[in-house]
Amino acid sequence: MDAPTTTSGENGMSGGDNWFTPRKTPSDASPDGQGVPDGPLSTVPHTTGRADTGPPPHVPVQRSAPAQQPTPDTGKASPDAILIRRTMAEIAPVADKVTSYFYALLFVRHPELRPLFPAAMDAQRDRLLKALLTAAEHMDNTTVLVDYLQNLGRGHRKYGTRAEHYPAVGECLIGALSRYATGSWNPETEAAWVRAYTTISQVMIDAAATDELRAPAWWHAEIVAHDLRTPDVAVVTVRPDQPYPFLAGQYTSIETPWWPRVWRHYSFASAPRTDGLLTFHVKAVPAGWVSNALVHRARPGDVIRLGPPAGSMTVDHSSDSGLLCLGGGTGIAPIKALVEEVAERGGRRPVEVFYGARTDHDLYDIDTMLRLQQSHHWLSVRAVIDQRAPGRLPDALHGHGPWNEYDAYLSGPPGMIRSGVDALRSLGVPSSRIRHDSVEELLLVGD
Ligand SMILES: NC(=O)C1=CN([C@@H]2O[C@H](COP(=O)(O)OP(=O)(O)OC[C@H]3O[C@@H](n4cnc5c(N)ncnc54)[C@H](O)[C@@H]3O)[C@@H](O)[C@H]2O)C=CC1
Repeated sequence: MDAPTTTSGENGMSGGDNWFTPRKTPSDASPDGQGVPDGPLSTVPHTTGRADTGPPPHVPVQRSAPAQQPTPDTGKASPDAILIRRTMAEIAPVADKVTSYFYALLFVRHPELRPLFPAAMDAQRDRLLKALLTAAEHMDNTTVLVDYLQNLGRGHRKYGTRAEHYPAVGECLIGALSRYATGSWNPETEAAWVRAYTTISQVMIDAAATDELRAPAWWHAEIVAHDLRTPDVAVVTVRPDQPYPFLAGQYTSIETPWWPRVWRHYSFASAPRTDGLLTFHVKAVPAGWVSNALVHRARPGDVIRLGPPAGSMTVDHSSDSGLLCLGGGTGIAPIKALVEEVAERGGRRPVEVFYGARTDHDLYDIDTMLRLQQSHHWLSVRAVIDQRAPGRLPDALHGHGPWNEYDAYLSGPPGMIRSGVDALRSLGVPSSRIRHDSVEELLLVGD
């Protein structure tokens, strides 16, 4: 059955109630219940998804409206993808207005959803919308999109998002798009968006339902140590209230008691420990609510909340290749976790770490890294200081190597990731060997 086509209107009321009726149980599309619904969901975003998309998604969906399949083998976009991209191109110059209108619609029409979002929406108001639009735009890239959306669906459990919220979001998404994409909006375009949203929301709903059977929506964690390493960087250690399984290289989301419903991502700075403690490196950034609270206000005894672990910047243990790791600033946190994991596995692979910072003083974790180097013959740690080096961190790679047989891991500011990827590619490292969290997500986190 085709998804219903709704009428667009100046009032943004496109779409009637219940145009999607979400299923509340995991899909039977795959044995573990995490399968993709019928249809091509493709996946989009890069390697790891740092998707702290804030609020709750509410989109409904029904399995009965599969998105169109991409044209096989030709690499060409599917008809739905072409229509969706046309909408995206039209709204790009007025993205702020679309965002404001979307949330206005959502909160006016569905005031019961307002408490799921932070009191002040400034910092993250467009995260949900952005995630949905990103997913829709990449509908033809199924593998990546599914991972991204499953992660998103699991991550939204901590906001209190439920399956029945999804139709409201879908309805307001269509309402906002139809209002601002007037040049390209027509029944076919709307039908394409409905199909895309239906698929997107069903994957999220299924992932959340499956996750509910095996993990809490969030963890409470007590701060047990707070070490101010520089005036604005703290190393914070917490004890979760129940076991917290994760992999070195992953990250989680953190909410402090001072900013309810405002979550920010931080990487685990250690491999999993037998005592169950977790450590994070937090830099207080200007206007960063969560980061300033964690650095300047939090003390041992305070209790924070943690979302589920996420991210795929993990070590591939099926390979014996060396690891080339670039950590910029607090981006050294997951690199340290990766080094610890290699050590626990017996350390039979060379690991080369380049640790970049603006000044000597900003190398707040160099002592730890050098201690690790002393203990492990396979580990080499090089500090790269902006003041001394002619270039920035990625430029330091040129004087060493060759790197084409290494798996590369990059963690740090988005600009470093971008130029690091470029440098690695120019040195012959294939893209398939380069891992980092999504640059797009990095732009949304850490404050
Ligand atoms: N705290 C955590 O758990 C994690 C943080 N991050 C991200 O790492 C970043 C850390 O911020 P800061 O400590 O302030 O780092 P920063 O801005 O001081 O940069 C650290 C180093 O990265 C290099 N770098 C920076 N921009 C570059 C560019 N455009 N091109 C090439 N190299 C560049 C330079 O060597 C610089 O010294 C934040 O963006 C944060 O979101 C990433 C992963 C984990």
